[in-house]
Amino acid sequence: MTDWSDPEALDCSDEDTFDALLDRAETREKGNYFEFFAEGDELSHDPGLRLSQHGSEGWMGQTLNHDPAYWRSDAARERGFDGVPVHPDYLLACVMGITVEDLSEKGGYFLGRTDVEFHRPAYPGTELAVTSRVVDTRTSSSRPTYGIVTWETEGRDRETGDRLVSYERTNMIPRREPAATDGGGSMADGDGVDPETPDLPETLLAPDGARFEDFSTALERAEAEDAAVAYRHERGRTMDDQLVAGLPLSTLNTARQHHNRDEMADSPSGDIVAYGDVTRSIALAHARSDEATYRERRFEDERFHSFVTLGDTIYGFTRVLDCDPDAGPDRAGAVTFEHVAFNQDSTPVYSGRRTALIQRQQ
Ligand SMILES: CC(C)(COP(=O)(O)OP(=O)(O)OC[C@H]1O[C@@H](n2cnc3c(N)ncnc32)[C@H](O)[C@@H]1OP(=O)(O)O)[C@@H](O)C(=O)NCCC(=O)NCCSC(=O)C[C@](C)(O)C(=O)O
Repeated sequence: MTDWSDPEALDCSDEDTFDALLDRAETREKGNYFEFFAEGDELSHDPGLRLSQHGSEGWMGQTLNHDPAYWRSDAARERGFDGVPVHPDYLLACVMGITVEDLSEKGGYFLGRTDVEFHRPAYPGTELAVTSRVVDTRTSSSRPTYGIVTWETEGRDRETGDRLVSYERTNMIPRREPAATDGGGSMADGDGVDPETPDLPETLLAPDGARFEDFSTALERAEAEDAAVAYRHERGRTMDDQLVAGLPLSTLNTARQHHNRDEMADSPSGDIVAYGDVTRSIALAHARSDEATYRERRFEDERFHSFVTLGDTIYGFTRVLDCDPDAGPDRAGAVTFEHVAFNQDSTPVYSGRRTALIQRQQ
């Protein structure tokens, strides 16, 4: 009788024999299909991650986030932090990265996120505890092989229990069994989906500077002239391997979309795509390079309109929606922006509403 535990029993010398062997072997699956999720379910995510200065600097350097308060202790102290905090984009991406194995590793695309709130700054060395609750599941009416799931997620400091960031996100999630729908429509092939076109006036103004007063003066001017405050940012960043695969992996994001070209070849995008948080962080970095940010506060209605693949270049466009002089400390006022990330073909790939505290003139 053949001894199947004998290491020699596995013949790797013949490709066809090995291929036939693979066909017979069961695949130990990772991640969860749509059917796994039920409204009200709570999940505590096991992967652990300690926020690090190295990770934060790696994220910021690659995405062009150069705000000195996240790099230098004198600038951090001057801005009222207890030390050099990790960057909020890195914090958010890490909290979401940890959830991927349980929530979205099966391969559905990240469609949008809202109610993103930063509750307190996070510092290197913080170990994260991340939990999620299923708030909604529904069948996709246009795509029978997918469902749409929304979760509420909270990232806390594992030691103190302090809430650091919370948000609600929505993904397409593959179904184990296709639903009986009309099956109409096909997934976008990367040509892009037009987001709602903002009804903007003919004249677009840019603020004269980077301070709160520059934004509020520009808004007042725009109102008087029937114009809008909306402008482009000059920098662009081309998506390379480090951005598309390296950064999500550094946040423990196991979504195949970002690092498995073999699997993604047959997917709607046809290739690996950038982690939504990387795309967004680049566009926000472009915007922040034209403003004197004091603190990030919250994001609403974030949407990912179209795929970003290797070689695409991400640019930024910003519209100023509101200025509130009373919403911050003496030295800053709150500005609400709408940011759009777009690619080299001017196709919008991300949009989101952001409220940040912007420093006043000194
Ligand atoms: C996915 C694509 C192909 C669908 O393109 P489409 O033309 O099929 O789009 P659609 O028809 O507008 O939307 C499909 C369905 O989604 C719904 N929907 C749409 N948006 C929302 C939203 N915000 N909230 C709630 N529902 C939404 C929408 O209502 C519709 O429902 P229906 O099938 O019943 O008619 C297209 O939208 C696209 O290319 N988007 C970009 C996706 C992307 O690249 N995301 C970031 C990268 S993936 C990622 O980061 C992964 C991550 C973070 O690691 C990880 O989750 O694990």
